[in-house]
Amino acid sequence: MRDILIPAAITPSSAGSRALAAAQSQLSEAVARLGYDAGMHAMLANARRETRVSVPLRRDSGEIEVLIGYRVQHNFSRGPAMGGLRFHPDVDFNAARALSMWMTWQCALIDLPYGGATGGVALDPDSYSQRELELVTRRYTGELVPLLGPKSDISTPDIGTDEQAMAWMMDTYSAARGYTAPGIVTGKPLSIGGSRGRMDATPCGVVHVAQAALERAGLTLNGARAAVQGYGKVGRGVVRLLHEQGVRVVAVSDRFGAVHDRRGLDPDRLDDHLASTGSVAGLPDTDTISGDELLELEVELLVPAAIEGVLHDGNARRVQSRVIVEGANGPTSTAADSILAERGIEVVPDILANAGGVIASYFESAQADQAHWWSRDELEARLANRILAAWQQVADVATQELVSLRSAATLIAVERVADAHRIRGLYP
Ligand SMILES: NC(=O)c1ccc[n+]([C@@H]2O[C@H](COP(=O)([O-])OP(=O)(O)OC[C@H]3O[C@@H](n4cnc5c(N)ncnc54)[C@H](O)[C@@H]3O)[C@@H](O)[C@H]2O)c1
Repeated sequence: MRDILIPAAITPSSAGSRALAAAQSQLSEAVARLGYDAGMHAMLANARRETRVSVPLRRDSGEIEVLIGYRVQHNFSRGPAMGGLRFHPDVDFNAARALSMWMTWQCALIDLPYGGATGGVALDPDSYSQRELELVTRRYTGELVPLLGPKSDISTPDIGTDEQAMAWMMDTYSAARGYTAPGIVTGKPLSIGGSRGRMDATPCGVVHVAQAALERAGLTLNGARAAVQGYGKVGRGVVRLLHEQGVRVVAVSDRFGAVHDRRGLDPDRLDDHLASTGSVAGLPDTDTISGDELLELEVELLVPAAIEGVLHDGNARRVQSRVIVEGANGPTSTAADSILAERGIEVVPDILANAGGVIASYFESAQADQAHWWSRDELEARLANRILAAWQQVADVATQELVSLRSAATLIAVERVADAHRIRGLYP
């Protein structure tokens, strides 16, 4: 019999391969529970398309540097692929494979008419000027034009990219096609068809599910203590919203360091310090702690909102938070997941917890199609309905099947994607 393409166990040697190992293991568990055969497993485990491009850049110094870009389109069964554009030194095929698979599950879990994709360029954006980042974004987009499109693959902001990068992508794609194609990206500026509230959508969703998860654990948001790892587009919004909800955010970190104050940190002071120094580290009148210590503080709520693999078998036994809500994608390794479950610590999985962004991306496309723009309040109310409906489904399945929230979420999502595969059949 010919080999069926189920990727062999991955030897994790990089952040990307560790993320892919976690994603594949979550899929394998869902496939086993759902009783699918090896053929269906292979369909779900393998990306539909994987592309690597060279991105030559003339640097401000005049030298030429060739960067490497990726776009992995994991699945189109339920609609066009959608997913982030990441600029980070750890971007590689395995990272994009893992993230694109999680995007497929996330869109299916929220019941959005999309598949999953993820792309990026391996670089540290802090080491490049704005002009250089514009050239990188445009050349990367230019290389991929034939594969992208509002009906095939839509990009969203992720680590190291923002609404400006989305605007450059949209402009480059539009120039190549000869017409303006706003639907090629979401999370773009309001002036070119962005949606109100898109930038706050991911943090908003994180806080809604954090509230629901704390209540499930017999706690409340108001009065809880929280630690937030990462102070970018997700973490920063989470800190502010939690503070507004009466949570004492006692620690915050970014890649330069962490700060702690048991009385609670003030988001305005954090933002001012970030604006003047480029980091939250060293905020006056706070204690300096390490990023690792932040993950092990005695709090009710821990929100990892930075990068993959930060909770692992080396630290999961020391985590003291009652509830973990994954603002980031893939922050918990498979081994850490088991340890945390044994210890009764509830983990709200990424594909549910950080779905606010993709929900708002869907709303952005829906508003553009109708040429009718909702108010911020309307968007926030619809977002809350959508993410809390998914939360309830996941919590119900977890209770019925006696599984973790992650297993429940993955089961629901994988079943929806597999159903789409089955009903569409195989071509030819
Ligand atoms: N932006 C979105 O709408 C969105 C949506 C869904 C999921 N996510 C996920 O959320 C995570 C963060 O994305 P973002 O858009 O906020 O990125 P960002 O680039 O805006 O911010 C990342 C933050 O993490 C910090 N960081 C990096 N390494 C760190 C480390 N080792 N320890 C502590 N902090 C560290 C950075 O300094 C920065 O503050 C990613 O996993 C991303 O895939 C983002």
